[in-house]
Amino acid sequence: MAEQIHADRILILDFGSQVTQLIARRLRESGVYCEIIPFNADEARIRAFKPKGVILSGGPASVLDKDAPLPTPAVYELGVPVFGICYGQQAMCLQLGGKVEPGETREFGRAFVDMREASTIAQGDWKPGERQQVWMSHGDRVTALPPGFKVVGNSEGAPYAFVTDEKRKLYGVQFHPEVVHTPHGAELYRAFTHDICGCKGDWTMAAYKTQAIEKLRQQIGKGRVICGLSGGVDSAVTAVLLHEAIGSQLTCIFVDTGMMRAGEADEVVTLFRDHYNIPLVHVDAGKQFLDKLAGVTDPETKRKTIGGLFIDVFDAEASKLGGADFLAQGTLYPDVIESVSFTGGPSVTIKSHHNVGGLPARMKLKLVEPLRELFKDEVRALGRELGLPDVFVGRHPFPGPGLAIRIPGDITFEKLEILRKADRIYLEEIRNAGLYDAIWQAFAVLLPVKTVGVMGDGRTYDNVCALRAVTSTDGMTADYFPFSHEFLGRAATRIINEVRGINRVVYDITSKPPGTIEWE
Ligand SMILES: Nc1ncnc2c1ncn2[C@@H]1O[C@H](COP(=O)(O)OP(=O)(O)OP(=O)(O)O)[C@@H](O)[C@H]1O
Ligand SMILES: O=c1[nH]c(=O)c2[nH+]cn([C@@H]3O[C@H](COP(=O)(O)O)[C@@H](O)[C@H]3O)c2[nH]1
Ligand SMILES: NC(=O)CC[C@H](N)C(=O)O
Ligand SMILES: [Mg+2]
Repeated sequence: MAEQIHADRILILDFGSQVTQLIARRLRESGVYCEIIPFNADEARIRAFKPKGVILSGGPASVLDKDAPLPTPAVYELGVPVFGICYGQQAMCLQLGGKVEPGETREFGRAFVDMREASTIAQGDWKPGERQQVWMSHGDRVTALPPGFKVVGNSEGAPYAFVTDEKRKLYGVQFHPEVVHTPHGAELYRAFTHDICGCKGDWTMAAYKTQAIEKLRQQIGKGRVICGLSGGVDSAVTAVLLHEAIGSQLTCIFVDTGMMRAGEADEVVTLFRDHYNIPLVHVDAGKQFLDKLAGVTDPETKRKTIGGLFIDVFDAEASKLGGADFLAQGTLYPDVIESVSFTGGPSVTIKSHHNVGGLPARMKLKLVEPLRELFKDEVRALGRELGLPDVFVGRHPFPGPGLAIRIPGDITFEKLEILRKADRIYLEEIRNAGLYDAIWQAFAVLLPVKTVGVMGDGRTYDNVCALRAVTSTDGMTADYFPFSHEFLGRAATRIINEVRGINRVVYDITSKPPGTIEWE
């Protein structure tokens, strides 16, 4: 557990909700330090953390299941306030003597809570008489309250949508105040942490930086570290943070996987060498990656194969350098939550990010991942704190598996070349239109679908190219970018005219969820 640099600490027990980390974000945005640990942490671990308050997250399980995940009942006896969210509320009510039953109708998405009674946690927009939009995602619901509790608000599907025990400082909501679709949800967390738990709200990115550097020094000691540097903002911030922490014990390694975008390898290496005096090894592993991926079509197999290849390359480079003890990666929280549950709790796998679920068990190097609990926008703020130039901080994300997950089906050099050309034109058009910074991420996808066209009076039978561009703040949710028709027409025409092998272009207007940003 982290050195206790900061006194005002809130503990979040994770029951595996896809949005648990958003609770942490809402807290951090209001200047409160917090950590997320698995729901089954024992009393000693919870006490050692010295929390000023505990939050129980939502989760996919049902408290009615045999073996349902439940926190140690000691959390209600610590003498600090507890706030249960959705599953957390159900668990709290059940453990303290209330009742939970499957609802007749499940509530997903937008709902409205009518506030009925006053509570210290429900101020401002949550005062009695207010009607608040909230976001629900539950099947079960509380049907009888534990002794000492009262209802302060209800919705159509949840008569106990908002309950409190003012005396014991226990609070529970059936909805999710941490998501943006509960527009005034953050106020509830703020009231909980600041007014009820007494946090001052003085935790900042500058504080995080100091703490992260200190933690890195403790973890690494005199060890040697290699850092996978991709040119993306995460690994650039990781490298610079490490350099501040351990100086010359660090070497960076850029792996050209052969699945990079046009011109990318040179650009990254030049950019980094121009700005930093940190040793950087450039490995050309294109052939190794392509050979191993030949014939691989399943997205998860692709990801795991690539994860394994990265480690092979890192291991080989480490030996060339005379050995290394640690591998540093710019792994972020969104990379983690969709691969395995954060800190080992019970959530489901969506895709194995190459640097997390894709890592092979045989790894020799120990991992150093200082950004593992941060979201992208927080990493960008940390980058600015570290003085990174805008060319790094503002770069669109590019996934480690690269173009491999933008070519559904098997990958060949020819397909990669076609995609590189299309992608370059698309991004060029985006830059020319002055839209690069307004978009979170944009790329082209080469579809394994052939369609008939007519060009120069001749018949063509070529592939379809899909264009994707999204807005987002953290990659967890995203919406498609509303390009003008004129822009889309121009980009499509250029791609079809200039790239042999593509005769049709489509624009992807799927949001996340239900889609993901990448196609595989
Ligand atoms: N080509 C590469 N060479 C070396 N390491 C890589 C490469 N691609 C990815 N990695 C490692 O995997 C980590 C995760 O990749 P990811 O794409 O999520 O982050 P990033 O590239 O640093 O930032 P961004 O998300 O902005 O692209 C990187 O931080 C880096 O450590
Ligand atoms: O380094 C990475 N390794 C991966 O395996 C990987 N998969 C997706 N991504 C990036 O993560 C963000 C969310 O992507 P998805 O909506 O497709 O899950 C988007 O920014 C994706 O580009 C990856 N990054
Ligand atoms: N989002 C949640 O926490 C859901 C809790 C529980 N799985 C239910 O369906 O009621
Ligand atoms: Mg990247």
